[in-house]
Amino acid sequence: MAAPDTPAGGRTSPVPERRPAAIVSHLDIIYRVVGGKRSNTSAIGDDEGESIFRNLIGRGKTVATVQSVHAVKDVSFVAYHGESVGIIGRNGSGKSTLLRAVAGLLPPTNGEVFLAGTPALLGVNAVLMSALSGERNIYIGGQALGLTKAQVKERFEEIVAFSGIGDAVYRPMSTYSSGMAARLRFAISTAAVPDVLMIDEALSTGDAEFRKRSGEKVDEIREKASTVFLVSHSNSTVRDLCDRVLWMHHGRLIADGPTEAILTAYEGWDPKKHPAGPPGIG
Ligand SMILES: Nc1ncnc2c1ncn2[C@@H]1O[C@H](COP(=O)(O)OP(=O)(O)OP(=O)(O)O)[C@@H](O)[C@H]1O
Repeated sequence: MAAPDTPAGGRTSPVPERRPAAIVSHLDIIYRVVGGKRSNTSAIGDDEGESIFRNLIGRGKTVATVQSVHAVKDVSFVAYHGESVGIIGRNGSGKSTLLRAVAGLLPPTNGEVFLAGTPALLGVNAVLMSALSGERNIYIGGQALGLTKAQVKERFEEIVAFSGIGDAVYRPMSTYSSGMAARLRFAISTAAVPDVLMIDEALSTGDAEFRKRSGEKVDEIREKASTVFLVSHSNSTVRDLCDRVLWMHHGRLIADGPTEAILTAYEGWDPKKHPAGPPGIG
């Protein structure tokens, strides 16, 4: 699916270079979860699951099953250098799964993902260690993004200043509020300019001042011809930061276009009246 030629979102943005940064082609992600136990005589015939211990079936014993969750269904799109792409949709619609797959953290069950360059995934679950201080996490996170120790040292003050957490940087992250932790994650993830920055909800906990600074940072990253993906339930954050939006519904990409057009349709949709999806879209 092609990106819009002229961004018409809630913000002005640099004209994107038309070089693909991410190509997603007929992507399916199916999670297989081992565990759901059932003291049934048969798990065969269950659409969602299949028994892995079929030999036990029929003995009236509890059996382990593999549940399948088809989280992303036949999703295709191309994102370009310099674009900032929001991913919206209701809970469980597949946004985070799509983001993680594009970041290369989840192997496609079917289809393909091509990414030009190195991704940095910044999410609420970013791997920072809560028992360690913010300082230690800056070093670990910075090096995980490809910076040398000396480069992290050089940028340390800037990262702390950007996060706004002050001296708390020397305290264990377990003592941080969720907003402080999110701000530090964002500051670490943007310390090196990644080719593709992926943000999963992390900005929603920031205050207005931090959102302004993070918006400027996102612009800076995009101007360096990187691509930003943002998963968010906050339509205002998406309006502020994105010029294009992908709308996920039940694992499918049902709309892809300029921010304002897609968000207006999303906000006007009544899921109680149209639970299968908005009429006329998809
Ligand atoms: N690790 C996992 N194992 C099994 N199923 C999963 C896993 N992660 C997500 N799912 C399932 O995949 C589907 C899509 O989840 P996903 O987290 O991608 O949705 P989302 O749109 O990001 O949701 P939310 O807005 O609530 O964060 C859901 O049905 C969810 O239960």
